[in-house]
Amino acid sequence: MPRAIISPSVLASDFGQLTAECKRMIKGGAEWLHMADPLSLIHAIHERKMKAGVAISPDTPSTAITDEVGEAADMLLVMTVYPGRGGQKFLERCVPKVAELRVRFPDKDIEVDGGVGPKTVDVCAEAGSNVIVAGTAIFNAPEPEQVIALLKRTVNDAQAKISSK
Ligand SMILES: O=C(CO)[C@H](O)[C@H](O)COP(=O)(O)O
Repeated sequence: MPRAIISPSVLASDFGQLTAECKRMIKGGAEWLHMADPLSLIHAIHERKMKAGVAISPDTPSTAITDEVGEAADMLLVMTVYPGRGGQKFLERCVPKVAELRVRFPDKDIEVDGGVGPKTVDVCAEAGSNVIVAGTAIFNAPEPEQVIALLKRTVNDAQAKISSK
């Protein structure tokens, strides 16, 4: 006999406390959580006067972000490591996805996250990423401001080159 499964829809949750809200539901007996389709979720987030980003994991193709979803989102994130912890090795094979998204969304904030620092930022910036998440490279640097300045300069130089084409 099929058993009862209750799946609270996160569309009705407090998006500012999403992790806590999910934990609350699991503690309350929910086994599944219902995630709305990305477009509905983005609209619901915007209705609550917040910005919405869409992230793709290393094994997800850029085409998973449809034109409609990409246009609606405020930011697109290409993960360059598997999400979960800092200090992982940068996965260069993810970089072409940045370039593909930059072609489709010329004015969107496109972020990279994972293993990004002075040695790996160039390829990300050249591909069109303008938002850089860097944990280890910044926090473990003796002079974080120098790393931040370098990352910023690399992105700005690459953007200037891209827009002059
Ligand atoms: O979200 C993350 C992993 O899920 C981290 O922010 C990301 O990996 C950045 O850390 P690092 O720059 O040390 O790789």
